[in-house]
Amino acid sequence: MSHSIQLSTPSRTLNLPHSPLHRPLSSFSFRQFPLPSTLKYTSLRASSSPSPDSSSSISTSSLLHSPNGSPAEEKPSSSSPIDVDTVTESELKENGFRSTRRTKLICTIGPATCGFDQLSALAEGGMNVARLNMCHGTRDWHRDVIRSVRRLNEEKGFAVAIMMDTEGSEIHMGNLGGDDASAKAEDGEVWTFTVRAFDASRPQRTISVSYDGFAEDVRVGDELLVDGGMVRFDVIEKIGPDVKCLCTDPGLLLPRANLTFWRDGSLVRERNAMLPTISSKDWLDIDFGIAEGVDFIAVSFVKSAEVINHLKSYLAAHSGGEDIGVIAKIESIDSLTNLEEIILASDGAMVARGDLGAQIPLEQVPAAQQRIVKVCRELNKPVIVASQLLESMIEYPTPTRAEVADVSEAVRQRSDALMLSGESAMGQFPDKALTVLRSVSLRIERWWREEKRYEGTPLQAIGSASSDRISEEICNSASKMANNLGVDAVFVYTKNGHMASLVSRCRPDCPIFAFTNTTSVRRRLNLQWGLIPFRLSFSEDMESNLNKTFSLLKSRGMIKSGDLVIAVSDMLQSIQVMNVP
Ligand SMILES: Nc1ncnc2c1ncn2[C@@H]1O[C@H](COP(=O)(O)OP(=O)(O)OP(=O)(O)O)[C@@H](O)[C@H]1O
Ligand SMILES: CC(=O)C(=O)O
Ligand SMILES: [K+]
Ligand SMILES: [Mg+2]
Repeated sequence: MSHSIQLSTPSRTLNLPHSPLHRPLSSFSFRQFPLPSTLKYTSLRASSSPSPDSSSSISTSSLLHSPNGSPAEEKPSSSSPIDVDTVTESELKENGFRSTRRTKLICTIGPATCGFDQLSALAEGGMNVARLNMCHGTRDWHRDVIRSVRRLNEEKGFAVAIMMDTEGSEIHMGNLGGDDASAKAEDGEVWTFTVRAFDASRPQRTISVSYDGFAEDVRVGDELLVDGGMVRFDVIEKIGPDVKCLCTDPGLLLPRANLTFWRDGSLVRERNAMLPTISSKDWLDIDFGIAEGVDFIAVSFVKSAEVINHLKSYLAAHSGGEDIGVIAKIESIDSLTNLEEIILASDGAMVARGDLGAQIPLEQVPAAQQRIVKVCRELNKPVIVASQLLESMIEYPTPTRAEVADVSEAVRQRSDALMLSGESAMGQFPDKALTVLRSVSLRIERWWREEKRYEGTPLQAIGSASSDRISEEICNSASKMANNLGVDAVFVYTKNGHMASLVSRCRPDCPIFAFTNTTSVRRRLNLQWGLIPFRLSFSEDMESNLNKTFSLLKSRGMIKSGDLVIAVSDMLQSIQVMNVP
């Protein structure tokens, strides 16, 4: 197996941006090179109308980016034999199975990354999921981003999923007005927080607040925290709708930043605690998300399982059979109290450390993160670690050592995904921040392998029906065998994705090739640890599925004769171990 990071083409040799093994941790190299056009999306075509399952008649085609080729021909349609993106394909070809990244990467899209070329650069840099924060931007703006990501997937074979993140009804600042992207509050300054809206320009040192009851709920002497303490104020005077506050900890005020107030060292929860988790604006955004076919909806400030169940039944009734995953954002005291029931009801969870750190003392956030990751693992739900992973990279091209250590810890905990927020939405170095996440993930994952620290934790049984229990045991055993035998990959054939998630849950020491027949399941699998999702039409006959897959992947150079593979499927409850013929 070669670990070379050079990709040679007849015309030139270039460094791929996905050079997992050869980038020393101490010197991040950020130069990104585009793939040569001749390597962009390649697809396999049947040479003569083959039967869907015939693997013998499949031949490799060539390259789809002929100078004046017809665009319709170039798109991997659902009728193409297999969908996989160019990045995965080159990684497997050039670096072998072991080097593929297991930890998934999410980028929040904002003004810095909303263009098609910028999104394309993120996808080539390893973005698995694009997050849209409905706190910001118009629906038209979000629609454009969603459509660009869809086009990217169609044109380049990516499976970038879309996650829509609801605004929720917590208290936050309004827009800053005018062209102000941010405002600086200095120590000792007096600022006015007001429930009044201002039409044109914002009066100096004045900030609007989203919650009408703000001026009544807050008291003189309370402490007001912006973004969980990034900026702090003391409430010194109340005048009708205006609340005068003295800045005690200076910092940057960003549009729509979250606000909390504290009294005698505790978070104040007055009437704002009664606000609904999903506001009426959120419901409209959810309808918009359904119409645009988003893959996940992340619910902000979840307090109990009830709201998740409610949303899930709403989606079942309104999304016309499209399965939309519901992600519970753990960012409040209540969500920690009801953690197990919330996660059980959801399709995944996010450790939303930004707001969480505003609700519990900062020093408790790491323990909360560890607990959330563990509970998700046990209950087989994907978990995302979010916020401030590389905060300094909003302004600077390199991360701090502490940030690299924080990212490493999240990878070491084997969380499914890491998320960028401001770094990719409005930072100056979105691609570099993504490169750091990628390099650090790869380096830590490799360290795990070199130390042979396979996941040893026994996993509790989750299913109750006997067929579910059998599937779990098959996946547990297949993963254990994969580690003990040092196989090159686990192949899982899965219609709804469940079997693939059970293999991912075991965190085996090899990549998991997840074959599924629909593009929407393929996108959803892209959030889960270690899964390399392919779309492939397969049948109930495992023998023919395997032959077909071997022949398709071999002809693309993604596997080779002799590779040792373990295969499981949700159609046939068995484990097969074989060398690629
Ligand atoms: N669609 C967007 N349009 C403009 N700015 C954006 C957009 N998305 C994110 N941003 C900017 O990026 C910053 C950080 O991103 P984001 O809002 O996702 O973080 P967050 O405040 O932690 O999320 P949440 O509001 O869910 O707690 C925001 O303060 C905002 O300035
Ligand atoms: C991501 C998010 O919502 C937070 O960290 O608060
Ligand atoms: K949000
Ligand atoms: Mg939040």
